[in-house]
Amino acid sequence: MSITQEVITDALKSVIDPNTGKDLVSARCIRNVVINGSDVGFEIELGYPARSQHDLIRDLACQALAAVPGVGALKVEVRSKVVAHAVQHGVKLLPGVKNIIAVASGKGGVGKSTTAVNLALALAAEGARVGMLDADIYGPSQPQMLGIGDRRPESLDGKTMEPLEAYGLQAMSIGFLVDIDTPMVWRGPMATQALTQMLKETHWKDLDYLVIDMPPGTGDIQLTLSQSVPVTGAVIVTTPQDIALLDARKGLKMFEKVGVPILGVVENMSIHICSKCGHEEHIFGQGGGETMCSDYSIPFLGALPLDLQIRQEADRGAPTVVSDPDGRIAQTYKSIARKVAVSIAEKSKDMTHKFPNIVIQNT
Ligand SMILES: Nc1ncnc2c1ncn2[C@@H]1O[C@H](COP(=O)(O)OP(=O)(O)OP(=O)(O)O)[C@@H](O)[C@H]1O
Repeated sequence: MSITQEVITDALKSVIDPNTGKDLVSARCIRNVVINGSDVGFEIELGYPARSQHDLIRDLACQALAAVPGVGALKVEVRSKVVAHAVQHGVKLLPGVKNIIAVASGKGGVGKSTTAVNLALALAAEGARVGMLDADIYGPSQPQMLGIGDRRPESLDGKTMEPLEAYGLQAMSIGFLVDIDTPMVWRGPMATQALTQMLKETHWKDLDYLVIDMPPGTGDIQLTLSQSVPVTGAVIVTTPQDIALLDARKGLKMFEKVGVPILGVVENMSIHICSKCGHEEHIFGQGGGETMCSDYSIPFLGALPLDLQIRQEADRGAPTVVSDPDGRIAQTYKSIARKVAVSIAEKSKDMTHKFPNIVIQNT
């Protein structure tokens, strides 16, 4: 049988990307097919970062083609290309930032900042260019979690601030700009202004994703932020107990109201496993996050245990995804990150930059 593009396409239709559940052909991932006699070469372009999955996807494609009679040598490359996706109507994207992910929680203290930083690091570990913006006025914890609490951002051009670098992330925090000893009543009104300033006046460099650690709650500040920041999608963090879930539902409704898609829910402190005897206990209840997701038809992204390692590593400035990158907990964060990125990749693309400039010439 002579090898044609059609033969290749037919074989690749049977290859299902385990992350999207779609085949490589209908997902339009195949690029630059070269057929030279019986030898075949092509590229697989994924719309989300997945360095840890490249070998697996390449192997699946090679297996499918090796089964085609007459196919000789194979040269298959897998790469990822993240593009900008649409945000709320009427809000403009930021220069240097393709997609913004807001990490929010209805209630304080559920582990939103810990989840946000590990999510950002997991996206970076999968090969994306990622920024971390700490907008949590009530307790800016990213400087400490990223081990950069003693550093201050500089300005090279007198107009913009350079983000600080930590573990490959570009980071900016409200903790650098607002004295955290300032009373809350002042910090509230300052928050929106400070966030806008941090967003627009930070020299973000070619980011695929900017993860924003939002202030907890669903009050006026949060509402203003979710309306004015160009958000691609929101991740809601909750613990499984009823009171946290109730607040998480409020958070969900707030984003829906302003037209920000919910990328899914992360259930934190889901289960406690005794480090001495291995006994499993659902301290904060069981299954609440999943029930909430099925009630609202939104994705359940994953569950993290209540684990001493997560707290200790975040508190000492080296979150689990960098401290123990191959461990079980880091794998869970990476799986959540891939789901978030896949969900963004499936959203409609940002078209605001695609329209040509219209020049009217007077003749
Ligand atoms: N899964 C977990 N297991 C153990 N400790 C955790 C876990 N998640 C978070 N923590 C710890 O709980 C504390 C609160 O977490 P974090 O600061 O992330 O919460 P938050 O929701 O952002 O809080 P706030 O509302 O105050 O901003 C931190 O000390 C953190 O290390």
